[in-house]
Amino acid sequence: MMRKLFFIGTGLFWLALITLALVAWLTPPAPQQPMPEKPQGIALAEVARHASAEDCWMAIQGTVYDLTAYLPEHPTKPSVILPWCGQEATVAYQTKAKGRAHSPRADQALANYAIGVLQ
Ligand code: HEM
Repeated sequence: MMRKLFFIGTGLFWLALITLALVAWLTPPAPQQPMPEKPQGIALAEVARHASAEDCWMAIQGTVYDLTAYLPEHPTKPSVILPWCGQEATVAYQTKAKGRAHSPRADQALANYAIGVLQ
């Protein structure tokens, strides 16, 4: 009697194990999560949408800056810097539009306003 029970128990155990293995094998794999979008940077067209004194972005040397808060600090009349809002302004920044580079102090100030890389 005990022997019979032992064989039935063992049989049931293996049956359960094989059923589990079959279910695992037959279950379709979970659908792949779509790859997260690679950060693409900010397009120049997006920069161009921020072209006013109230909302001023510039692209300088491959980085995009939101300079809105800085504009009142710039030590010239606004008409010198404002036309560059919404623009690729690398050369303007490097030359102050008249052939002279900004100082390291200006470079430091600029770094505070970076918001992303240019696409
Ligand atoms: C992209 C267009 C820009 C133009 C055309 C421009 C032009 C000028 C001009 C004409 C001067 C005064 C004259 C001189 O010092 O030689 C000046 C000074 C200055 N600008 Fe700009 N600027 C621009 C953007 C910026 C930005 C984005 C910053 C910093 C966030 C900045 C920071 C300064 C500082 C700190 C000075 C004082 C002098 C110096 O440290 O070089 N400028 N800029």
